[in-house]
Amino acid sequence: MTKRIIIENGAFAVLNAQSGQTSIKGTMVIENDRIVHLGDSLPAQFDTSDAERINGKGLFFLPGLINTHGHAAMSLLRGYGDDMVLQSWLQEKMWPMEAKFTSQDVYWGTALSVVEMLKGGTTTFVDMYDHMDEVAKVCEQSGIRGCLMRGAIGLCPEDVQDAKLKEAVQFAKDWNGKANGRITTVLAPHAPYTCPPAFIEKFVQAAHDMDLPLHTHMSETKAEVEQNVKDYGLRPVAHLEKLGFFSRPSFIAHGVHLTDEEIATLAHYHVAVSHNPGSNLKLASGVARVPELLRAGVVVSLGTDGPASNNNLDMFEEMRLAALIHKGVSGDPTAIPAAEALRMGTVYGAKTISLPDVGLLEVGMKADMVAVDIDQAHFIPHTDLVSHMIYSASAKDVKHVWIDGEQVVKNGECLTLDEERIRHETQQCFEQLLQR
Ligand SMILES: N[C@@H](CCSC[C@H]1O[C@@H](n2cnc3c(=O)[nH]cnc32)[C@H](O)[C@@H]1O)C(=O)O
Ligand SMILES: [Zn+2]
Repeated sequence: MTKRIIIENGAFAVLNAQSGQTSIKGTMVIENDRIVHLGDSLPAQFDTSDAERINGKGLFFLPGLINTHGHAAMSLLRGYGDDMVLQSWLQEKMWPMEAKFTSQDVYWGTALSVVEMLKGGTTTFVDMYDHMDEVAKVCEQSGIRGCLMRGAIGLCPEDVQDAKLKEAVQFAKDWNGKANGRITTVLAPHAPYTCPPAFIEKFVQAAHDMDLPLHTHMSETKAEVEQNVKDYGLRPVAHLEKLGFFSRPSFIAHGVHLTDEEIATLAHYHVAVSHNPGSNLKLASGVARVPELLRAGVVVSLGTDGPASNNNLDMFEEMRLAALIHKGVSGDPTAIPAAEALRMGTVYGAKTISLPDVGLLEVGMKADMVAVDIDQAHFIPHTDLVSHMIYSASAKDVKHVWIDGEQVVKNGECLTLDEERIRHETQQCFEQLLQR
């Protein structure tokens, strides 16, 4: 039987319109997991008798937000090491604690993050971590869409490296296409500074063999770039190019320190960049050259990075930061306009992780959608609603969320996960970690 949802009197974000118009008022029809109509009125062809009817008055509908880089289970370490530079933050604070994480820790930490993301309008997230079977289970249970990978740090003996690669390959095989197609998998050596070249090459080979994309952290800090030159005689982009990394569909996190030539190389290989403005500011890594990347034709999307370097998973905040900091740095108020920031948080995210049918509210697309409550003081008057989403909104304004046409958040409550239990369990996990 066809499950039908009809939303009337709503305002909908349209991010691809030739006219430049960014929102329309009208009616949307969803059948099962897809959008089948978006227009002024309800055409007679749709049987309304058994449809769920939603009054869209006071709501603004956006494509679900897509978080293209993170480590969800790091919510367990939120606030555990702040105000530090990347290398000491990782080596002194994060890695010693992460080494003690059990599968249970990763399960509860990820669930906590997924509750936060869903309630904040994120319908798809990218996750690079270990104990990834637990992350996949959270995707199955919560209804979220996940692009998942077992990240691997190669600062260890070769047999341990090989075991990590094997685990990454096994995970990617086991879970690709699972959770009704909501899970896709990727291979991910953690970064050029944590993975010896031969280890990265093994990942590249495996990605070829399995026809999978690649993801990694790249050019996040100036120190990383300088160290790469010292160690390998090349900056990270040329280094990864030489190792064949860009011969696969790939996307990198950060890309803060890039030359014009490196930007051209990324454009040439269609390498997408996950821009993480909140994390980059907090770790004082620098400001990525996003306007230049976009001008060069690089797909730039947005990520929060892990909740220990942000310290929340609010994609509205990332969109706002992206829209603001590049104006500040360039002295050009047109650098990243509101609609472009919203595209970075939605359709460019879908392009980054090669999901052709999410990221836009259009007929034929998956019904991954967020309804924002616009009857609030900070959204009045209803002038330009897309502008309001970037400059005035936050995660707390999200009222309803659907993924694949299934409602996962209703009136601000997550329907699929038990938030109260998850908050309790995660607090327990953290306290036990301190004692192990
Ligand atoms: N524990 C695994 C690697 C997991 S990948 C995820 C890793 O990325 C780390 N991480 C989180 N945020 C950042 C960042 O901004 N830059 C670099 N690494 C990060 C995080 O601490 C975690 O260790 C192993 O030993 O092979
Ligand atoms: Zn990261």
